[in-house]
Amino acid sequence: MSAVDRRIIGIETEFGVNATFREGPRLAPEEVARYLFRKVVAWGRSSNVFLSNGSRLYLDVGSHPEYATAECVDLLDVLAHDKAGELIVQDLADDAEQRLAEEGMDATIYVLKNNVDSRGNSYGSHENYLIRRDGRLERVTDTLVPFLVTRQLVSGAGRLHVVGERATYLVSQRADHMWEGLSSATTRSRPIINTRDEPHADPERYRRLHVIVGDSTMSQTTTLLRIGTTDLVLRMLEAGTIVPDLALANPVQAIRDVSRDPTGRRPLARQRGGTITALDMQRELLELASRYAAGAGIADTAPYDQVLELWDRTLHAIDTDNLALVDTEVEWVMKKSLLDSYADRHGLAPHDERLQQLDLAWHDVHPRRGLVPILQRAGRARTLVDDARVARAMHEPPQTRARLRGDFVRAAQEHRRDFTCDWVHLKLNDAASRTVVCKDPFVSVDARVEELIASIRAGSAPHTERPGSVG
Ligand SMILES: Nc1ncnc2c1ncn2[C@@H]1O[C@H](COP(=O)(O)OP(=O)(O)OP(=O)(O)O)[C@@H](O)[C@H]1O
Ligand SMILES: [Mg+2]
Repeated sequence: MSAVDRRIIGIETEFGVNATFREGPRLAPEEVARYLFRKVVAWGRSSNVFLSNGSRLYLDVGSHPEYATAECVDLLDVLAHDKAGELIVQDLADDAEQRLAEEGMDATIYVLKNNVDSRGNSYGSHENYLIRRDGRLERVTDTLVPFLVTRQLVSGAGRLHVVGERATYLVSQRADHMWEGLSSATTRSRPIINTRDEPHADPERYRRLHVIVGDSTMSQTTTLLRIGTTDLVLRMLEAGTIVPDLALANPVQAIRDVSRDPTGRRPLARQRGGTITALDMQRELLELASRYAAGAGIADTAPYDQVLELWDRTLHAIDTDNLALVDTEVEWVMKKSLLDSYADRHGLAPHDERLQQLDLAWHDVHPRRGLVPILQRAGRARTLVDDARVARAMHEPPQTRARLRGDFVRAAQEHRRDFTCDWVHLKLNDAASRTVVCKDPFVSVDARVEELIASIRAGSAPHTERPGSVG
Protein backbone atom coordinates (compact mmCIF):
# COMPACT_ATOMS: atom_id res chain seq x y z
CA MET A 1 0.00 0.00 0.00
CA SER A 2 1.21 3.49 -0.63
CA ALA A 3 1.40 6.05 2.12
CA VAL A 4 -1.79 7.59 0.72
CA ASP A 5 -3.73 4.47 1.61
CA ARG A 6 -2.54 4.52 5.16
CA ARG A 7 -2.90 7.14 7.81
CA ILE A 8 -1.05 7.83 11.03
CA ILE A 9 -3.46 8.31 13.92
CA GLY A 10 -2.80 9.00 17.61
CA ILE A 11 -5.06 9.94 20.51
CA GLU A 12 -4.08 12.18 23.41
CA THR A 13 -6.08 11.83 26.61
CA GLU A 14 -6.10 14.08 29.64
CA PHE A 15 -7.31 12.25 32.74
CA GLY A 16 -9.17 13.57 35.73
CA VAL A 17 -7.73 12.54 39.10
CA ASN A 18 -9.81 12.37 42.29
CA ALA A 19 -8.75 11.21 45.69
CA THR A 20 -10.68 10.44 48.84
CA PHE A 21 -8.76 10.52 52.12
CA ARG A 22 -9.91 8.49 55.09
CA GLU A 23 -7.11 9.29 57.46
CA GLY A 24 -4.21 11.68 57.75
CA PRO A 25 -3.81 14.99 55.94
CA ARG A 26 -5.61 15.64 52.67
CA LEU A 27 -3.92 16.70 49.49
CA ALA A 28 -5.11 19.07 46.76
CA PRO A 29 -5.67 17.50 43.31
CA GLU A 30 -2.44 19.07 42.02
CA GLU A 31 -0.48 17.40 44.81
CA VAL A 32 -2.15 14.05 44.16
CA ALA A 33 -1.17 14.34 40.49
CA ARG A 34 2.41 15.02 41.53
CA TYR A 35 2.37 11.86 43.66
CA LEU A 36 1.17 9.99 40.61
CA PHE A 37 4.20 11.17 38.69
CA ARG A 38 6.81 10.34 41.32
CA LYS A 39 7.26 6.94 39.73
CA VAL A 40 7.60 8.52 36.30
CA VAL A 41 10.15 11.06 37.53
CA ALA A 42 12.12 8.27 39.24
CA TRP A 43 12.11 6.36 35.97
CA GLY A 44 12.73 9.12 33.45
CA ARG A 45 13.96 12.02 35.61
CA SER A 46 11.20 14.18 34.25
CA SER A 47 7.43 14.41 34.34
CA ASN A 48 7.42 14.41 30.55
CA VAL A 49 8.64 11.08 29.19
CA PHE A 50 8.40 8.77 26.20
CA LEU A 51 7.82 5.12 27.04
CA SER A 52 9.06 1.95 25.38
CA ASN A 53 5.67 1.46 23.70
CA GLY A 54 6.34 4.71 21.82
CA SER A 55 3.82 6.80 23.78
CA ARG A 56 4.27 10.06 25.64
CA LEU A 57 3.23 10.42 29.28
CA TYR A 58 3.32 13.81 30.93
CA LEU A 59 2.01 16.19 33.51
CA ASP A 60 1.68 19.84 32.59
CA VAL A 61 0.76 22.42 35.16
CA GLY A 62 -2.43 21.44 36.97
CA SER A 63 -3.77 18.07 37.85
CA HIS A 64 -4.48 16.33 34.57
CA PRO A 65 -1.98 13.67 33.54
CA GLU A 66 -1.87 13.20 29.79
CA TYR A 67 -1.15 10.08 27.81
CA ALA A 68 -0.56 10.43 24.07
CA THR A 69 -0.59 7.13 22.21
CA ALA A 70 2.17 6.25 19.84
CA GLU A 71 1.56 6.75 16.12
CA CYS A 72 -0.67 3.93 14.85
CA VAL A 73 -1.81 3.02 11.33
CA ASP A 74 -4.16 0.20 12.24
CA LEU A 75 -7.44 1.43 13.78
CA LEU A 76 -7.52 -1.50 16.20
CA ASP A 77 -3.99 -0.61 17.29
CA VAL A 78 -5.32 2.83 18.23
CA LEU A 79 -7.92 1.10 20.42
CA ALA A 80 -5.32 -1.15 22.06
CA HIS A 81 -2.90 1.71 22.70
CA ASP A 82 -5.64 3.97 24.00
CA LYS A 83 -6.67 1.26 26.50
CA ALA A 84 -3.02 0.60 27.38
CA GLY A 85 -2.80 4.28 28.37
CA GLU A 86 -5.67 3.81 30.83
CA LEU A 87 -3.84 0.93 32.50
CA ILE A 88 -0.50 2.74 32.59
CA VAL A 89 -2.05 5.74 34.35
CA GLN A 90 -3.99 3.40 36.68
CA ASP A 91 -0.66 1.76 37.58
CA LEU A 92 0.67 5.17 38.59
CA ALA A 93 -2.37 5.65 40.82
CA ASP A 94 -1.87 2.25 42.49
CA ASP A 95 1.74 3.15 43.14
CA ALA A 96 0.82 6.59 44.48
CA GLU A 97 -1.75 5.06 46.87
CA GLN A 98 0.99 2.87 48.27
CA ARG A 99 3.39 5.77 48.73
CA LEU A 100 0.67 7.79 50.44
CA ALA A 101 -0.04 4.86 52.76
CA GLU A 102 3.64 4.67 53.67
CA GLU A 103 3.43 8.34 54.60
CA GLY A 104 0.38 7.78 56.79
CA MET A 105 -2.31 8.86 54.32
CA ASP A 106 -5.08 6.37 53.70
CA ALA A 107 -6.40 7.38 50.30
CA THR A 108 -8.14 5.95 47.28
CA ILE A 109 -7.16 7.55 43.99
CA TYR A 110 -9.56 7.51 41.08
CA VAL A 111 -8.35 7.97 37.53
CA LEU A 112 -11.22 9.23 35.40
CA LYS A 113 -11.28 9.21 31.64
CA ASN A 114 -13.99 11.83 31.27
CA ASN A 115 -14.00 15.44 30.13
CA VAL A 116 -15.58 17.55 32.86
CA ASP A 117 -14.77 17.68 36.56
CA SER A 118 -17.10 18.57 39.43
CA ARG A 119 -16.01 22.20 39.20
CA GLY A 120 -17.04 22.36 35.54
CA ASN A 121 -13.46 22.42 34.17
CA SER A 122 -13.08 20.61 30.89
CA TYR A 123 -10.13 18.59 29.65
CA GLY A 124 -9.78 16.86 26.38
CA SER A 125 -9.16 13.90 24.23
CA HIS A 126 -7.46 15.07 21.08
CA GLU A 127 -7.35 13.02 17.91
CA ASN A 128 -4.44 13.42 15.51
CA TYR A 129 -4.81 12.46 11.86
CA LEU A 130 -2.04 12.69 9.30
CA ILE A 131 -3.43 14.26 6.13
CA ARG A 132 -1.89 15.19 2.83
CA ARG A 133 -0.62 18.72 2.44
CA ASP A 134 -1.75 19.22 -1.16
CA GLY A 135 -5.05 20.93 -1.75
CA ARG A 136 -6.66 23.65 0.30
CA LEU A 137 -7.19 22.88 3.97
CA GLU A 138 -10.66 24.43 3.78
CA ARG A 139 -11.73 21.71 1.38
CA VAL A 140 -11.32 19.33 4.29
CA THR A 141 -12.46 21.56 7.14
CA ASP A 142 -15.60 22.86 5.36
CA THR A 143 -17.06 19.36 5.58
CA LEU A 144 -15.20 18.16 8.63
CA VAL A 145 -16.58 20.83 10.98
CA PRO A 146 -20.28 20.01 10.36
CA PHE A 147 -19.38 16.31 10.44
CA LEU A 148 -17.71 16.72 13.85
CA VAL A 149 -20.54 18.85 15.22
CA THR A 150 -22.96 15.98 14.57
CA ARG A 151 -20.53 13.03 15.08
CA GLN A 152 -21.41 13.00 18.78
CA LEU A 153 -24.60 11.10 17.85
CA VAL A 154 -22.42 8.07 17.18
CA SER A 155 -19.41 8.83 19.39
CA GLY A 156 -20.60 10.88 22.38
CA ALA A 157 -19.82 9.56 25.87
CA GLY A 158 -22.99 10.99 27.44
CA ARG A 159 -23.24 13.13 30.54
CA LEU A 160 -25.80 13.60 33.27
CA HIS A 161 -25.78 17.37 33.70
CA VAL A 162 -27.39 18.53 36.92
CA VAL A 163 -28.05 22.11 37.97
CA GLY A 164 -29.99 22.25 41.25
CA GLU A 165 -32.89 19.88 40.68
CA ARG A 166 -32.76 20.11 36.90
CA ALA A 167 -31.16 17.11 35.25
CA THR A 168 -30.43 16.94 31.53
CA TYR A 169 -28.87 13.96 29.82
CA LEU A 170 -26.38 15.28 27.26
CA VAL A 171 -25.11 13.24 24.32
CA SER A 172 -21.62 14.71 24.64
CA GLN A 173 -19.28 15.58 27.51
CA ARG A 174 -17.31 18.11 25.54
CA ALA A 175 -19.94 19.94 23.47
CA ASP A 176 -20.67 22.66 26.03
CA HIS A 177 -16.98 23.51 26.21
CA MET A 178 -16.32 24.33 22.56
CA TRP A 179 -16.05 28.00 21.75
CA GLU A 180 -14.91 28.20 18.14
CA GLY A 181 -14.95 26.28 14.89
CA LEU A 182 -11.32 26.56 13.85
CA SER A 183 -8.37 28.07 15.61
CA SER A 184 -4.66 27.66 16.03
CA ALA A 185 -4.87 27.74 19.83
CA THR A 186 -6.17 24.95 22.03
CA THR A 187 -6.68 26.28 25.51
CA ARG A 188 -7.48 29.98 25.29
CA SER A 189 -10.28 29.52 22.82
CA ARG A 190 -11.41 25.94 22.49
CA PRO A 191 -11.84 25.19 18.81
CA ILE A 192 -13.36 22.12 17.16
CA ILE A 193 -10.27 21.68 15.00
CA ASN A 194 -6.91 23.15 15.86
CA THR A 195 -5.07 24.31 12.77
CA ARG A 196 -1.68 24.83 14.44
CA ASP A 197 0.75 23.57 11.85
CA GLU A 198 3.05 21.08 13.55
CA PRO A 199 3.03 17.93 11.41
CA HIS A 200 5.71 15.83 13.18
CA ALA A 201 6.39 14.65 9.61
CA ASP A 202 7.66 16.04 6.31
CA PRO A 203 5.95 19.47 6.22
CA GLU A 204 6.13 19.56 2.43
CA ARG A 205 3.90 16.51 2.18
CA TYR A 206 1.81 16.31 5.32
CA ARG A 207 -0.27 18.06 7.88
CA ARG A 208 -1.32 16.73 11.26
CA LEU A 209 -4.99 17.47 11.78
CA HIS A 210 -5.67 18.11 15.45
CA VAL A 211 -9.30 17.39 16.39
CA ILE A 212 -10.13 18.84 19.79
CA VAL A 213 -13.85 18.26 19.93
CA GLY A 214 -14.21 14.57 20.76
CA ASP A 215 -15.27 13.03 24.05
CA SER A 216 -12.88 10.63 25.74
CA THR A 217 -14.43 7.23 25.17
CA MET A 218 -14.31 4.14 27.37
CA SER A 219 -16.22 1.84 25.02
CA GLN A 220 -13.98 0.27 22.40
CA THR A 221 -16.70 0.17 19.77
CA THR A 222 -17.38 3.87 20.34
CA THR A 223 -13.69 4.70 20.00
CA LEU A 224 -13.69 2.73 16.75
CA LEU A 225 -16.67 4.76 15.51
CA ARG A 226 -15.04 8.00 16.59
CA ILE A 227 -11.82 7.46 14.65
CA GLY A 228 -13.22 5.18 11.94
CA THR A 229 -15.97 7.51 10.73
CA THR A 230 -13.53 10.43 10.77
CA ASP A 231 -10.90 8.47 8.87
CA LEU A 232 -13.49 7.52 6.23
CA VAL A 233 -14.71 11.10 5.84
CA LEU A 234 -11.10 12.27 5.48
CA ARG A 235 -10.39 9.54 2.93
CA MET A 236 -13.32 10.48 0.78
CA LEU A 237 -12.40 14.16 0.93
CA GLU A 238 -8.79 13.40 0.06
CA ALA A 239 -10.00 11.29 -2.85
CA GLY A 240 -11.78 14.35 -4.20
CA THR A 241 -15.37 13.23 -3.56
CA ILE A 242 -17.79 16.06 -4.23
CA VAL A 243 -19.65 16.75 -1.01
CA PRO A 244 -22.63 19.10 -0.94
CA ASP A 245 -22.31 22.25 1.14
CA LEU A 246 -23.13 21.13 4.70
CA ALA A 247 -21.83 24.23 6.49
CA LEU A 248 -23.80 25.26 9.54
CA ALA A 249 -24.66 28.88 10.32
CA ASN A 250 -23.35 28.59 13.88
CA PRO A 251 -21.33 25.43 14.60
CA VAL A 252 -20.69 26.36 18.23
CA GLN A 253 -24.41 26.78 18.96
CA ALA A 254 -25.24 23.69 16.89
CA ILE A 255 -22.87 21.44 18.81
CA ARG A 256 -24.65 22.36 22.07
CA ASP A 257 -28.06 21.86 20.47
CA VAL A 258 -27.14 18.41 19.14
CA SER A 259 -25.82 17.42 22.57
CA ARG A 260 -29.21 18.31 24.09
CA ASP A 261 -31.21 16.35 21.56
CA PRO A 262 -30.80 12.56 21.76
CA THR A 263 -33.43 12.23 19.00
CA GLY A 264 -31.11 13.90 16.46
CA ARG A 265 -34.12 15.68 14.97
CA ARG A 266 -33.73 19.27 16.08
CA PRO A 267 -33.30 21.53 13.00
CA LEU A 268 -29.91 23.21 12.73
CA ALA A 269 -29.59 26.43 10.72
CA ARG A 270 -27.43 26.06 7.60
CA GLN A 271 -25.09 28.73 6.39
CA ARG A 272 -26.70 28.73 2.94
CA GLY A 273 -30.20 29.09 4.45
CA GLY A 274 -32.71 26.50 5.54
CA THR A 275 -32.10 23.81 8.14
CA ILE A 276 -30.85 20.25 8.46
CA THR A 277 -31.08 17.79 11.36
CA ALA A 278 -28.06 16.06 12.88
CA LEU A 279 -29.50 12.71 11.82
CA ASP A 280 -29.88 13.84 8.21
CA MET A 281 -26.39 15.31 8.16
CA GLN A 282 -24.88 12.05 9.46
CA ARG A 283 -27.05 9.99 7.12
CA GLU A 284 -25.87 12.01 4.13
CA LEU A 285 -22.22 11.68 5.10
CA LEU A 286 -22.61 7.95 5.78
CA GLU A 287 -24.08 7.44 2.32
CA LEU A 288 -21.24 9.35 0.68
CA ALA A 289 -18.65 7.49 2.76
CA SER A 290 -20.23 4.11 1.92
CA ARG A 291 -20.19 4.89 -1.78
CA TYR A 292 -16.59 6.06 -1.53
CA ALA A 293 -15.58 2.93 0.43
CA ALA A 294 -17.25 0.64 -2.11
CA GLY A 295 -15.44 2.41 -4.95
CA ALA A 296 -12.11 2.27 -3.12
CA GLY A 297 -12.57 -1.44 -2.42
CA ILE A 298 -12.50 -1.12 1.38
CA ALA A 299 -16.23 -1.42 2.20
CA ASP A 300 -15.86 -5.12 2.97
CA THR A 301 -12.42 -4.85 4.54
CA ALA A 302 -12.03 -4.96 8.32
CA PRO A 303 -12.40 -2.76 10.23
CA TYR A 304 -14.13 -0.44 7.74
CA ASP A 305 -16.95 -2.96 7.26
CA GLN A 306 -17.58 -2.78 11.02
CA VAL A 307 -17.38 1.01 11.07
CA LEU A 308 -19.92 1.35 8.26
CA GLU A 309 -22.28 -1.25 9.71
CA LEU A 310 -22.26 0.23 13.21
CA TRP A 311 -22.51 3.80 11.91
CA ASP A 312 -25.59 2.80 9.91
CA ARG A 313 -27.14 0.80 12.75
CA THR A 314 -26.65 3.68 15.21
CA LEU A 315 -28.41 6.19 12.96
CA HIS A 316 -31.18 3.67 12.38
CA ALA A 317 -31.53 3.10 16.14
CA ILE A 318 -31.88 6.82 16.79
CA ASP A 319 -34.21 7.30 13.83
CA THR A 320 -36.56 4.51 14.95
CA ASP A 321 -36.36 5.33 18.67
CA ASN A 322 -34.95 1.89 19.27
CA LEU A 323 -31.72 2.63 21.11
CA ALA A 324 -31.56 -0.97 22.34
CA LEU A 325 -30.08 -1.78 18.91
CA VAL A 326 -26.77 -0.25 20.03
CA ASP A 327 -26.91 -0.37 23.82
CA THR A 328 -23.73 -2.41 24.16
CA GLU A 329 -21.76 -0.42 21.58
CA VAL A 330 -22.46 3.31 21.58
CA GLU A 331 -21.30 4.96 24.76
CA TRP A 332 -23.92 7.65 25.38
CA VAL A 333 -26.63 5.04 24.75
CA MET A 334 -24.91 2.45 26.99
CA LYS A 335 -24.58 4.93 29.83
CA LYS A 336 -28.12 6.24 29.41
CA SER A 337 -29.59 2.78 29.53
CA LEU A 338 -27.61 1.99 32.69
CA LEU A 339 -28.69 5.23 34.43
CA ASP A 340 -32.32 4.80 33.34
CA SER A 341 -32.60 1.26 34.58
CA TYR A 342 -30.85 2.09 37.88
CA ALA A 343 -33.18 5.05 38.44
CA ASP A 344 -36.21 2.86 37.67
CA ARG A 345 -35.12 0.06 39.95
CA HIS A 346 -34.48 2.38 42.91
CA GLY A 347 -37.19 4.93 42.18
CA LEU A 348 -34.68 7.79 41.91
CA ALA A 349 -35.31 11.33 40.68
CA PRO A 350 -33.24 12.20 37.56
CA HIS A 351 -30.99 14.55 39.56
CA ASP A 352 -30.32 12.04 42.36
CA GLU A 353 -26.76 12.16 43.67
CA ARG A 354 -26.40 8.40 43.20
CA LEU A 355 -26.94 8.74 39.46
CA GLN A 356 -24.24 11.39 39.31
CA GLN A 357 -21.93 9.00 41.13
CA LEU A 358 -22.72 6.29 38.59
CA ASP A 359 -21.90 8.70 35.79
CA LEU A 360 -18.49 9.28 37.38
CA ALA A 361 -17.89 5.57 38.01
CA TRP A 362 -18.53 5.02 34.30
CA HIS A 363 -15.24 6.77 33.56
CA ASP A 364 -13.20 5.08 36.30
CA VAL A 365 -10.44 3.26 34.40
CA HIS A 366 -9.83 0.80 37.25
CA PRO A 367 -10.00 -2.68 35.69
CA ARG A 368 -12.12 -4.13 38.53
CA ARG A 369 -13.95 -1.12 39.92
CA GLY A 370 -14.76 0.78 36.70
CA LEU A 371 -18.27 0.24 35.31
CA VAL A 372 -17.20 -0.35 31.71
CA PRO A 373 -14.85 -3.25 32.54
CA ILE A 374 -17.63 -4.68 34.73
CA LEU A 375 -20.12 -4.42 31.85
CA GLN A 376 -17.55 -5.99 29.54
CA ARG A 377 -17.24 -9.01 31.78
CA ALA A 378 -21.03 -9.28 31.87
CA GLY A 379 -21.14 -9.22 28.06
CA ARG A 380 -22.88 -5.84 28.06
CA ALA A 381 -20.06 -3.79 26.54
CA ARG A 382 -18.72 -5.14 23.29
CA THR A 383 -14.96 -5.30 22.86
CA LEU A 384 -12.82 -5.46 19.74
CA VAL A 385 -9.35 -5.97 21.20
CA ASP A 386 -8.79 -8.49 23.99
CA ASP A 387 -6.96 -8.01 27.28
CA ALA A 388 -3.83 -9.73 25.96
CA ARG A 389 -3.53 -7.28 23.07
CA VAL A 390 -4.02 -4.34 25.43
CA ALA A 391 -1.41 -5.75 27.82
CA ARG A 392 1.04 -6.10 24.92
CA ALA A 393 0.41 -2.51 23.88
CA MET A 394 1.60 -1.35 27.32
CA HIS A 395 5.11 -2.41 26.28
CA GLU A 396 5.22 -2.96 22.54
CA PRO A 397 5.12 -0.10 20.07
CA PRO A 398 3.05 -0.29 16.89
CA GLN A 399 4.90 -0.95 13.63
CA THR A 400 5.44 2.71 12.75
CA ARG A 401 8.09 5.27 13.67
CA ALA A 402 6.99 4.50 17.23
CA ARG A 403 8.90 1.25 17.00
CA LEU A 404 12.19 3.12 16.43
CA ARG A 405 11.48 5.36 19.39
CA GLY A 406 10.29 2.52 21.62
CA ASP A 407 13.32 0.34 20.90
CA PHE A 408 15.64 3.29 21.48
CA VAL A 409 13.98 4.21 24.79
CA ARG A 410 14.10 0.61 25.98
CA ALA A 411 17.78 0.18 25.10
CA ALA A 412 18.80 3.50 26.63
CA GLN A 413 16.88 2.70 29.82
CA GLU A 414 18.30 -0.79 30.09
CA HIS A 415 21.82 0.53 29.74
CA ARG A 416 21.19 3.60 31.88
CA ARG A 417 22.08 6.06 29.19
CA ASP A 418 20.83 9.61 29.34
CA PHE A 419 18.71 10.42 26.33
CA THR A 420 16.33 12.97 24.88
CA CYS A 421 13.57 12.28 22.42
CA ASP A 422 10.34 13.60 20.99
CA TRP A 423 8.04 12.44 18.20
CA VAL A 424 10.70 13.08 15.55
CA HIS A 425 14.10 13.16 17.28
CA LEU A 426 16.23 10.60 19.13
CA LYS A 427 19.44 11.55 20.85
CA LEU A 428 21.87 10.25 23.45
CA ASN A 429 22.96 13.03 25.76
CA ASP A 430 26.68 12.94 25.16
CA ALA A 431 28.91 15.13 23.10
CA ALA A 432 29.74 12.39 20.60
CA SER A 433 26.21 11.50 19.51
CA ARG A 434 24.29 13.12 16.76
CA THR A 435 20.54 13.56 16.76
CA VAL A 436 18.70 11.06 14.58
CA VAL A 437 15.78 12.71 12.84
CA CYS A 438 12.89 10.36 12.02
CA LYS A 439 10.82 12.43 9.70
CA ASP A 440 8.68 9.69 8.19
CA PRO A 441 6.09 8.42 10.70
CA PHE A 442 5.40 5.31 8.59
CA VAL A 443 8.96 4.02 8.71
CA SER A 444 9.60 1.39 11.39
CA VAL A 445 13.03 0.16 10.25
CA ASP A 446 15.98 2.52 10.05
CA ALA A 447 19.67 1.62 9.86
CA ARG A 448 20.69 4.80 11.72
CA VAL A 449 18.54 3.87 14.70
CA GLU A 450 19.82 0.29 14.65
CA GLU A 451 23.33 1.69 14.75
CA LEU A 452 22.44 3.98 17.61
CA ILE A 453 20.97 1.08 19.58
CA ALA A 454 23.99 -1.11 18.78
CA SER A 455 26.26 1.63 20.09
CA ILE A 456 24.24 1.71 23.34
CA ARG A 457 24.51 -2.08 23.65
CA ALA A 458 28.24 -2.07 22.93
CA GLY A 459 28.81 0.62 25.54
CA SER A 460 27.77 -1.29 28.65
CA ALA A 461 26.08 -4.38 30.02
CA PRO A 462 22.33 -4.08 30.33
CA HIS A 463 20.80 -2.96 33.57
CA THR A 464 18.00 -5.45 34.01
CA GLU A 465 16.26 -4.21 37.10
CA ARG A 466 13.67 -2.01 35.47
CA PRO A 467 11.08 -0.15 37.48
CA GLY A 468 7.55 -1.56 37.45
CA SER A 469 5.44 -1.37 34.39
CA VAL A 470 6.09 2.19 33.27
CA GLY A 471 8.16 1.63 30.16
N1 LIG B 1 2.82 12.74 11.86
C1 LIG B 1 1.80 12.51 12.68
N2 LIG B 1 0.53 12.47 12.23
C2 LIG B 1 -0.50 12.24 13.05
N3 LIG B 1 -0.36 12.06 14.36
C3 LIG B 1 0.88 12.10 14.87
C4 LIG B 1 2.02 12.32 14.05
N4 LIG B 1 3.11 12.28 14.84
C5 LIG B 1 2.68 12.06 16.08
N5 LIG B 1 1.32 11.94 16.11
C6 LIG B 1 0.44 11.75 17.25
O1 LIG B 1 0.13 13.04 17.76
C7 LIG B 1 0.01 13.01 19.18
C8 LIG B 1 0.92 14.09 19.73
O2 LIG B 1 0.72 14.18 21.11
P1 LIG B 1 1.24 15.44 21.96
O3 LIG B 1 0.58 15.39 23.28
O4 LIG B 1 2.73 15.51 21.94
O5 LIG B 1 0.55 16.59 21.11
P2 LIG B 1 0.93 18.02 20.67
O6 LIG B 1 -0.33 18.53 20.17
O7 LIG B 1 2.07 17.98 19.73
O8 LIG B 1 1.41 18.73 21.94
P3 LIG B 1 0.66 19.30 23.23
O9 LIG B 1 -0.40 18.34 23.65
O10 LIG B 1 1.79 19.38 24.20
O11 LIG B 1 0.09 20.61 22.83
C9 LIG B 1 0.36 11.61 19.60
O12 LIG B 1 -0.80 10.87 19.89
C10 LIG B 1 1.09 11.03 18.39
O13 LIG B 1 0.92 9.62 18.24
MG1 LIG C 1 -0.86 16.63 24.05
